[in-house]
Amino acid sequence: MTTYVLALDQGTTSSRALLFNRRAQVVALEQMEFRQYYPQPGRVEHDAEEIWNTQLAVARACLRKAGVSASEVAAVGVTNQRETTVIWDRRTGVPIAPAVVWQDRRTSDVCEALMSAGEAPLVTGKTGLRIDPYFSATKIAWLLDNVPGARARAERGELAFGTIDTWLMWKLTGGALHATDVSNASRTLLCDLRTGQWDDELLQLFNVPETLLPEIVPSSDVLGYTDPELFGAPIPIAGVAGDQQAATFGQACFEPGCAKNTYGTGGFLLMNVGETPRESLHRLIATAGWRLDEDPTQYALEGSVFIAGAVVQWLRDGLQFFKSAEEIESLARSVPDSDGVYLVPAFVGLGAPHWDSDARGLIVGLTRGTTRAHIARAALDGIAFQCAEVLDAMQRDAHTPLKELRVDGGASRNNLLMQFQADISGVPVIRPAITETTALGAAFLAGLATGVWTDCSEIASMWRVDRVFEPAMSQDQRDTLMNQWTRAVGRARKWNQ
Ligand SMILES: Nc1ncnc2c1ncn2[C@@H]1O[C@H](COP(=O)(O)OP(=O)(O)O)[C@@H](O)[C@H]1O
Ligand SMILES: O=P(O)(O)OC[C@H](O)CO
Repeated sequence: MTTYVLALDQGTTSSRALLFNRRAQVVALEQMEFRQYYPQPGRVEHDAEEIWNTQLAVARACLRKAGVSASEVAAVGVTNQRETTVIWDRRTGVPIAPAVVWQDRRTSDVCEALMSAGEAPLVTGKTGLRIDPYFSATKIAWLLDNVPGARARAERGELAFGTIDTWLMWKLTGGALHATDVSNASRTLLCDLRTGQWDDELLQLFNVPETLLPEIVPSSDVLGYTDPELFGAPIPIAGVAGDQQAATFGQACFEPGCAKNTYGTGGFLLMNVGETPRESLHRLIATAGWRLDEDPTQYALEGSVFIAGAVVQWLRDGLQFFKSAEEIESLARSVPDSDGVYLVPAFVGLGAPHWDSDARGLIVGLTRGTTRAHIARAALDGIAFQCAEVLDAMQRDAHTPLKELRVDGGASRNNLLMQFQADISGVPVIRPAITETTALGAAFLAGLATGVWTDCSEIASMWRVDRVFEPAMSQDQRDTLMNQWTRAVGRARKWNQ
């Protein structure tokens, strides 16, 4: 009997399910977009029930499409948009409020106050992160303080907190499992990066009761079983990791120095740094990568860019420039360059390396001759410029130039963008045959724990190149363009103050 692994990839804009065979080939893929809520400027919410319903629907559809029954599935791997915060009632399983999404800036003021109070060294020292609304801790406290009665219910142990991995595993097991893995826990601001445990001092600082918290578990291990009602038979849940860490795993970045960049809603560059966390000296963050069962945790340095593919979505849905995201490539190619137009997509502030919650988006350099094509081209360039800034910081932290950058995610299918990324950062960009590396990483984690694959070297041997984009731009031109980009970013900064 053939054995399959089912990956559930719960992203910011869509829920996906992918079924892989033993050769790590995609047998079936199902995807559903779900609603984004923008109730006020700077706020982004999801309906956690809709997340679960779409995730379950695509998982079932995926098995149906492949004609595979639950008993043929060796394991389920879960991977998720990180930091997004859900709080629910432990008894009914009903969320107390909409999920506060990672992009949401509602806790900027709280973060500013903690920074002014001089808490940054303590927090960064323990967590490897920065005090920023991006991470979960201030979102949890906001929900407890703004949903009537929530804090008292939390103190009484009636409520549960989870990032999306935790929420999905709770639902998949019919409420039997309240757990999160080290990679997701390391994004909350509540977890000590070195011990991989919740930290009392941080819980106190962010005013989060311990009763809310899930157990921290390895990323690859049999953690529980799906409710038999869901798929017709129980399936072991054996892999779980935040989507960017899962993508790093799926890209087989097992050696220190190996890096990947994922172009999804945001852009996330992670570099494996081995078994000891490395503090960034250039405004990146330190994060847990994964932990395989009893093995030591692997760590990474990360540069998080908040808006990447989302700017393409904005041109598509907001400005109605085109009907599908792919069309941006031909529109942008219809002009030789952006003709001096720069688009800084700071729609929700700027992440690494600027960390400016008050930055807002801008388009600058417009002239009477500017066309939609120039703006489309500037949007793609803007994605690459942001990633180049992060790549530069990463190389400084690593004290060595990167040999190559492995890429994946929806927007990595855009050849124009990938070539410009190689040109502007001076590093070869390598796109693998499977760009669904997030789901693949979750499948690998789950398959390793259940004997589908033996070890990381077997996984590394299955990684295949689709296309290499070699840098083809002079250093002079690179410097000129980066300088102009830096000027444009300067104008977008602190706009909301
Ligand atoms: N050919 C393309 N060129 C540029 N952007 C694209 C292209 N195809 C998809 N995208 C963008 O990629 C994103 C979707 O990628 P995906 O990896 O599915 O994201 P997520 O996991 O964040 O939901 C969307 O923001 C979309 O606009
Ligand atoms: O859903 P994605 O792919 O945009 O990833 C979101 C990140 O996990 C946020 O930290």
